[in-house]
Amino acid sequence: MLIAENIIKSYGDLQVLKGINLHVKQGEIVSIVGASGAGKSTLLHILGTLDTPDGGSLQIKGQPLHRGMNARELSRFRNSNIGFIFQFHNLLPEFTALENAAMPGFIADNRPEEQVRQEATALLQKLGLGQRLHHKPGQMSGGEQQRVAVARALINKPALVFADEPSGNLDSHSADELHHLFFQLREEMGQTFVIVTHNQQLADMADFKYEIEDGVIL
Ligand SMILES: Nc1ncnc2c1ncn2[C@@H]1O[C@H](COP(=O)(O)OP(=O)(O)OP(=O)(O)O)[C@@H](O)[C@H]1O
Repeated sequence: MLIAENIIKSYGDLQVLKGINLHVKQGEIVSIVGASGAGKSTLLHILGTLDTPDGGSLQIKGQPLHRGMNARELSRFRNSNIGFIFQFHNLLPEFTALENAAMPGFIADNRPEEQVRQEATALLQKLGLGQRLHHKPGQMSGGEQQRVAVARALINKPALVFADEPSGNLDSHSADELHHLFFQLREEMGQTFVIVTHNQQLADMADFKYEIEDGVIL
């Protein structure tokens, strides 16, 4: 599903990633841990094609990425194959839960809007938000907002979901619920998850836990 080899990245004189190798198979849930500043978010952004490495290679679903693909092709690939969940969910405040969750489906523009709306409704119901479809983010709790962000990440049925501190902003009960949700979604929809987290419990629940230290995976 994902093969990253010898990924290198520097910011000025600071060499953050010094040759990262990572293989993730379809349906795996993988966690990435490491000290603050170790380069976890940098790596996740490169794996998610949001940022480019200085060196190394990345393949997702057999497709070599970064080299030889222009920004438009890359963004099309990303939109149909990859979902993102961030610590700060970045929901659009003036749109409802349903509209926020449906947005990447509207952007993909590969099926009728009404179908996207129905898919978003079904996903939000699955995530326990059937009574919150028409609420705006400001009218929902942090845990509810994060579940809307999960629905938004899944609306285009991406094979691969990247999560950066997905529960970093949640109380422990909502965090537990979210973590179990990832495993439930993997069972039901077969998604692959790569999760950066400081949450030890989540890191340990993963099929594989990788630790970044001094720019490499231990
Ligand atoms: N755009 C940038 N320009 C310059 N330096 C950067 C940039 N982004 C990250 N860095 C630096 O690269 C290093 C790795 O940052 P990164 O955000 O990947 O760490 P992290 O492991 O995710 O940390 P945390 O757990 O605190 O989120 C840090 O020293 C950071 O200051």
